[in-house]
Amino acid sequence: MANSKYEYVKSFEVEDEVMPPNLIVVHIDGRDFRRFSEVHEFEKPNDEKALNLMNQCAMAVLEEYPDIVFSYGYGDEYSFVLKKTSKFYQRRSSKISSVIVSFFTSVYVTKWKEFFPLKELRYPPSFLSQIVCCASLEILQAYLAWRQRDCHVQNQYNTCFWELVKKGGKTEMEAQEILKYAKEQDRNELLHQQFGINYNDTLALFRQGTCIFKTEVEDIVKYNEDGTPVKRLRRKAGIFRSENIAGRRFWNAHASLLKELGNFSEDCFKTNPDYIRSFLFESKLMPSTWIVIRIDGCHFHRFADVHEFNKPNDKQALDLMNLCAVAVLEEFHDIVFCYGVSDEYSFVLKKDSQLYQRRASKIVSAIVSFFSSMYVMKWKDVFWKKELKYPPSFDGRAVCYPSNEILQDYLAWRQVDCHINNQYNTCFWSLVKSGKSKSEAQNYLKGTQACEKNELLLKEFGINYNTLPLMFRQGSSIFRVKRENPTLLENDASSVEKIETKIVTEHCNIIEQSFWEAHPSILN
Ligand SMILES: Nc1nc2c(ncn2[C@@H]2O[C@H](COP(=O)(O)OP(=O)(O)OP(=O)(O)O)[C@@H](O)[C@H]2O)c(=O)[nH]1
Ligand SMILES: [Mg+2]
Ligand SMILES: [Mg+2]
Repeated sequence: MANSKYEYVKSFEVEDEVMPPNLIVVHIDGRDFRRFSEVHEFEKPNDEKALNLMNQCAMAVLEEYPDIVFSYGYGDEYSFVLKKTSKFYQRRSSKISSVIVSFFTSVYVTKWKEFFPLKELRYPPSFLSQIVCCASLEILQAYLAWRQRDCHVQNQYNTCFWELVKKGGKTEMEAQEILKYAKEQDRNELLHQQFGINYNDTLALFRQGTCIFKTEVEDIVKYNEDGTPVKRLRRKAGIFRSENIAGRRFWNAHASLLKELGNFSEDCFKTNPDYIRSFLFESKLMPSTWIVIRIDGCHFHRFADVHEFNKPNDKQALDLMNLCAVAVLEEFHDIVFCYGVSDEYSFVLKKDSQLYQRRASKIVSAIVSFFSSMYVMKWKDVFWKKELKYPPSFDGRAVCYPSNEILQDYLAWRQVDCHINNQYNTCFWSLVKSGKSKSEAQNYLKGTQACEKNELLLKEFGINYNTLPLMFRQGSSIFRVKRENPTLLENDASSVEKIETKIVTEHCNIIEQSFWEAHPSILN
């Protein structure tokens, strides 16, 4: 919509397109899943239900994003491969990586009850994500071989470790010591001799991980009068397993993989360490600059329609956004300020933050995934009469701003946008509710100035714009303030923590300098 003098801040956004012919892989990985699996008492070393939940989430990702043509996962990680000709989000790395991790997380929380009907989700799970670029199919092959090798090595180690602890009566320290120098063959022998386990007979789900991709299947759509079936080809995601997913025999046998990615001309036996270095590479954000992570709901126009949000503003929907943002502020201590409007939120991290060593993809994914998780978990608290119809997703990006002034201009830009959109939408929906069609309302408002809009609202609809709820007009700002009387929080008898700050949600003017002068601690 209209321009504002603050719009120059957009020039600080950097381009992050993955250029063809690089293949795009999105790698996601549970964030502190060691703790998550302990709190939720996952079985050791493998919890079949938890793995099946991961697989179902990956299946949902493949059904949701047609450009994803192959995926492989084990434990708490999954890799999604986009077709080589993909134009998904103009191949912008942070968009792709954040949307997929957000959707995956939402599905994980949504489906939790299906897999763990008797276990309550104790806190929001979240995942980290990053883009891995593979310059050729051969390098993708090496990547897959590397991940599957990791699956095998970890699983074999963990199987031995937990046999030693659970059945062998060893302490965790002793088990660790025993396995320290054991080679692959030694571990198999240990399992066989001490515990009568033939490693190769254990579940393929644990040993090999899981591939999910689409194949063409014949569906019977109806029957002719003479009883003969009418069939149609449909692409359907399915689960596949193989000892060697990077082998020619497995890969080249699937027409869909050959078509979208190409064929493996040779088998891959050893992964070049330089390739692994490139798979692990993640760029870092500029030091000593404010980091802003802005997230925005994906297709929330549709989401708001499907969930019958009030127009133009739904108080409950905004309350839910604010609730999630407060939780983000509590979870990530380096965040000093959040500003939200509509389906978006900006999170400001302090200048000297070392969160994830300032790796952009880690910071963005952690926040967007945590937020999505919370949104699904808290939905029922806010909309107690409304069912969540499908898992929402958010995209995210990181932008650095070098000075306080520019950061304040960034926030002013967002608040001006809030004001302009809200004023326009209030007029638009008033006109529509009064009987105008949407295009009539649009034409009516074309080129009108702010004062004309206010006049229209007052004269035609008896609405004094300035008396509308502050949250709608100013958006929401969330930050910490010093407590007048610090409260004591007793964690346990020995430690008594002093809580000196509290988190507040306000709907104030952050464009004016007076806000920042009244709260000097936010930016200092
Ligand atoms: N009715 C209603 N709709 C809302 C509310 N908050 C957000 N929305 C919808 O969410 C949209 C947010 O705008 P955008 O983020 O630009 O659009 P989007 O549909 O999410 O599309 P992308 O962000 O590009 O995926 C608005 O245009 C509204 O349609 C609300 O409180 N009530
Ligand atoms: Mg949106
Ligand atoms: Mg938006």
